[in-house]
Amino acid sequence: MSWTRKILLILGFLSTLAVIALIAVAVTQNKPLPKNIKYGIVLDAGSSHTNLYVYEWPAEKENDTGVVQQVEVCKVEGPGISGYSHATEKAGPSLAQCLRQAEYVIPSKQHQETPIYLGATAGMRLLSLENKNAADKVLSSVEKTLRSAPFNFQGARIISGQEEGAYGWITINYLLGNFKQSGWKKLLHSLKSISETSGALDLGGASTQITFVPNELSSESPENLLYFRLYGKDYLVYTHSFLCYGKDQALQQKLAEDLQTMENSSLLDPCFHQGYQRTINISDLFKTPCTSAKKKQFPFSQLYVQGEGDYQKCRRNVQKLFNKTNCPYSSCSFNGIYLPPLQGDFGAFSAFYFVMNFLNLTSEQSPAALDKVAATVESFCARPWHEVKTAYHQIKEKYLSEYCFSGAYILSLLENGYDFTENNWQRIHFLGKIGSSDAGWTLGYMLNLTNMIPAEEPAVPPLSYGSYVGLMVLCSLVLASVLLFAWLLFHKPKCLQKGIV
Ligand SMILES: Nc1ccn([C@@H]2O[C@H](COP(=O)(O)OP(=O)(O)OP(=O)(O)O)[C@@H](O)[C@H]2O)c(=O)n1
Ligand SMILES: [Ca+2]
Repeated sequence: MSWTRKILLILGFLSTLAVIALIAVAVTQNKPLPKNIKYGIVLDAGSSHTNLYVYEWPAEKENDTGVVQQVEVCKVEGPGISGYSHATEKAGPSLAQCLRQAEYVIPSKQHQETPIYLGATAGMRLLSLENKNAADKVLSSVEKTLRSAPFNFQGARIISGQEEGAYGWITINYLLGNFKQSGWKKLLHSLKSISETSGALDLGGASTQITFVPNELSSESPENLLYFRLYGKDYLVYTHSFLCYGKDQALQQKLAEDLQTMENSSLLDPCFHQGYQRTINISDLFKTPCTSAKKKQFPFSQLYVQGEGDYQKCRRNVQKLFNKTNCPYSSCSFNGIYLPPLQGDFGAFSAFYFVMNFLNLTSEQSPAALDKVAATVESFCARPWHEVKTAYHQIKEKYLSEYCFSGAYILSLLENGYDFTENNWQRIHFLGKIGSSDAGWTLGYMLNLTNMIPAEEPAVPPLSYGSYVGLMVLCSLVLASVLLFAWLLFHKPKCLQKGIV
């Protein structure tokens, strides 16, 4: 064997070894470490009920967008915490069962490091207007229970309507991946300045929020504008929360209004099904700050509601809740509140979704046109109560009896209140969940309080793990083939000599 042959043989052997080593190193060294999961808990203390959410995310990806997801939701039994105003010490203990559920879902060794937050919304805003002392006591009771749980207590407070709107907007845009800008989207964005976020519409029991990025900047009503810098981009967001315009308080307002012109205690109500009856204590109706201005002396103490099932009448009735007479700005929603022209797509969740979903009007593939939505609500309202009750016996009577009113109210709020028309109606997407997470303000609240949304875009490695390994293998194969070819060229084995020469 000649010395050149020997060298080439050794070289060939060494390069094969090098290729194997390179691949082995690429695969083992760069293999993602076993997932280190972190958890967070948020309690949404709404006016009608409390929900506990458990979120999880991989620790090493904390600042990426779209990595936090909901892994558990627990519905607290009984009323919302504001419903404990007469037994404030019972508000905290009502949460115990859901806290135990969270202890079960989250591994015990991580309990201590898991942050837990409680945010109360419009029910508690109303209670604190009506009886500040009772509201404080409810919050103390809740705090005491949360502190006694094995988690890292981070606060229990009433969030403002502005926060509720803003965090709902952050949640849905985070979950829809609208803050993440891939290469081509970035390019598109720099070419034309398009708003790539989705607006948020939230309908609760006691308040409703509208939040979106308007087309033009206007400083007409600074209290409705919020500024955010998220992932390296600036957002100027319009938001407004209408206290007393959640669906339960809106119904109270409507009934209080109806009472003004009544001569006896019996009310024929077009917003309830024919054959439906409900008795309401007049003193309860006027307890809330949403109706207290309409309080007066009535010659009866109870109101007997009888359903009439007439959508058109109900719509006219409900429409009166939206005062469109004076607007001190260039444009308004209602009650003299500034609203810039609507812009882009909207995600509508909570009661917007519950009601539309019940009426089978949430299909994303073929979103129903406005006239079809109105026709569906109209024919639902026209069905007699006994028929509705048998057809949907599995649905709670409190919910079922109010879907006719709620359908009319939602249409009135969106059409009369916010000026949605048949042209932009289909830009509203009714969503319950996005992936595994419920649409609502809680996720955005936690992302903000745990500083999980960076102001600047985090530096990302230019290649993903998969592409890196692929490239490594490709380079190694090319290197090996070049060496093999060189060896064949110099070595010229007998069998190939004829072919090459
Ligand atoms: N399947 C469901 C669930 C709830 N509801 C009703 O929808 C309304 C709003 O519920 P939710 O969004 O949970 O309101 P809260 O968060 O409790 O109220 P707020 O945000 O105003 O504090 C309530 O009247 C509730 O009775 C419904 O009709 N159908
Ligand atoms: Ca709510």
